[in-house]
Amino acid sequence: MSQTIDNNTAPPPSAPNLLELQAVSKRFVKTLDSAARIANLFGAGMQQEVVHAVDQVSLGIRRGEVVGLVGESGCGKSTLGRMAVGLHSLTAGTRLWKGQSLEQLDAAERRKKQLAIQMIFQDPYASLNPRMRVQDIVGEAPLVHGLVDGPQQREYVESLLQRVGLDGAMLRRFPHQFSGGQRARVGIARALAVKPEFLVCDEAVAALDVSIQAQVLNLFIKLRDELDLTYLFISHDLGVVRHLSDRVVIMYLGRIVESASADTVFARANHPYTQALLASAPKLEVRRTEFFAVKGEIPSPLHPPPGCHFHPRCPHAMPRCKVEKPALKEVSAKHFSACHLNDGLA
Ligand SMILES: Nc1ncnc2c1ncn2[C@@H]1O[C@H](COP(=O)(O)OP(=O)(O)OP(=O)(O)O)[C@@H](O)[C@H]1O
Repeated sequence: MSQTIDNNTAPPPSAPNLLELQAVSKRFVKTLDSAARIANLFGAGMQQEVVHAVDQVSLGIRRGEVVGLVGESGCGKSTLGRMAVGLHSLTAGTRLWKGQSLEQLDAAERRKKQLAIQMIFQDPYASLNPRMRVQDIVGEAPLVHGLVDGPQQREYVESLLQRVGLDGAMLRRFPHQFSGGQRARVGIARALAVKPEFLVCDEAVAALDVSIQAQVLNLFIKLRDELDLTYLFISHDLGVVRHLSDRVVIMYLGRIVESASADTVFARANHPYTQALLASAPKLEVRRTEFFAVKGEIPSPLHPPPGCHFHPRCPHAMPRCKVEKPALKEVSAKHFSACHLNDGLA
């Protein structure tokens, strides 16, 4: 990261949760086609496979907080983000918005509340309709939801474009007439158009050049301060998460394995998986020598290993790790880790 990211305004620990996921799980059921059934010798007769994408995850995010969610590809980050905004239903668990269960509301009421929770996607080019002008891309949802009326739309979109650092006059342009960084800003303006309080940013800067990433990350922080926003920031890039997040949550194969302030995670990672992730990120100037690289492949979420999901790759694995799921325990103030090695701690 060539420029600094300025994030000095974490909310106090006493701030209430804006969004809370309580023991949420997501399983996808895949129906096998006939070729897959024939290929699946051990599952003869089996018609379906179940992907355990998210497994009993509990996560509360306070108003004004920036939570970075990190983990290898396929560990369930996007699925969790989509569950947070309501794009995926929950297989189990509860989602509380300002203390109220969203799943208990009727569909219309839930949709209304969910407007406050918006998602920003990785590839703005893919998520922006190439045939629509920016005025409509950004201005459609607020019109549909009655936040502006027709005559106000143009002025509203202009003000949003200016807020995200674009020239208001660009509203007649199509997506292909923008650079990658500008398109990312259009995607942000579209999310802001319905006046959200909470943004889930899914690899929101991953498609950008490194030189542009810092500018867009600084924009996220500026918007948080100006608009009192709260973020769940999903990224595989520990460098991005380190600079932006108040708290970092590490996921492995559908479960949270560690959660602490960004400084704590980077200075005193507890979980062997987090230590391995940090060691495998050479850009981070981590000087510790006891870290090791993440060995082996992440197991398939179709057949997650029993006990601690990380045990087949963990150099510290003990017999109980193969059978007993470790609980997420507080290992020091506000620092949680799910590892049996901590059981001896007072
Ligand atoms: N709609 C779906 N149907 C079936 N399986 C799915 C679906 N969405 C995700 N999965 C599976 O769930 C698991 C978790 O996927 P997810 O995209 O949440 O991971 P991720 O950590 O965000 O990975 P990446 O960084 O590669 O996007 C993966 O095995 C994925 O194949």
